Amino acid sequence: MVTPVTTEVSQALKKGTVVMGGTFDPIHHGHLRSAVDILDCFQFETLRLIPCFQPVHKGEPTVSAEQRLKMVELGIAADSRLSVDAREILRAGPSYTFETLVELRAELGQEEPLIMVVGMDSFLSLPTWARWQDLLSVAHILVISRPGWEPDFISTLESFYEKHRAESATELQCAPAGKIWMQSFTPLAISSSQVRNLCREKASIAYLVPETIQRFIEAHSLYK
Ligand SMILES: Nc1ncnc2c1ncn2[C@@H]1O[C@H](COP(=O)(O)OP(=O)(O)OP(=O)(O)O)[C@@H](O)[C@H]1O
Ligand SMILES: O=C(O)c1ccc[n+]([C@@H]2O[C@H](COP(=O)([O-])O)[C@@H](O)[C@H]2O)c1
Repeated sequence: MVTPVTTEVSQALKKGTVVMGGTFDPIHHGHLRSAVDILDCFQFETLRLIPCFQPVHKGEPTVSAEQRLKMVELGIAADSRLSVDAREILRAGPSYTFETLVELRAELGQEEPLIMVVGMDSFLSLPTWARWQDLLSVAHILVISRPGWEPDFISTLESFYEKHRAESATELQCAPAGKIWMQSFTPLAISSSQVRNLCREKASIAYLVPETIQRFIEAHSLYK
């Protein structure tokens, strides 16, 4: 079944810690615009990007964790509401999201809403994640639209979604964890693999990533 994704501007949520994990190999305007859309739409004060060290579901990243972290730092510099949380890189080993959320929950206490942002493609793969059914015991899940990915769920995910979906985005503010909300934002069909492929083909990556990142990639001869 294809589930509708909300497009209208939701009520301000303000309260809560919002995190967005990714390989960020490299970070691009699809990630950054989504983060800004989330902040503007729900009026959260901050959003933390969490670059993973070792993705558990795909091959090794093309460049080092330090280089990916540096590019995230460069990417967020233009908006003081964005921050980077390097805990998965410092922890090293496979970057299990459940472990990260449990750590965050311990730091935030039991009351603070914790909201994990994932793109639609990541959400569709949720049943392959470690402890996926337990993620909602520590956080809410905010699913954001991504061009090319429809909310067309396999039955396990559909029943999980139906059981936990919020009736309105404001429910994410009323409890520390446990709800799923889907929201549609500026559709930008940009991916890190597209950026890497363009670099390999010696084609321009202008306007897909911030200029600072384009310069960093060129200066360090990345993605050749
Ligand atoms: N253009 C985009 N629009 C919305 N969400 C996105 C977009 N690109 C990435 N995301 C989301 O950001 C998170 C981190 O993505 P990731 O760092 O793997 O980038 P990617 O572009 O998907 O990389 P790759 O092409 O290497 O698979 C994921 O939850 C993903 O769904
Ligand atoms: O914990 C897991 O089993 C797991 C499996 C797949 C993806 N994730 C996380 O999902 C986020 C997006 O993944 P990716 O591959 O799109 O960068 C990133 O933070 C990953 O660590 C986590």
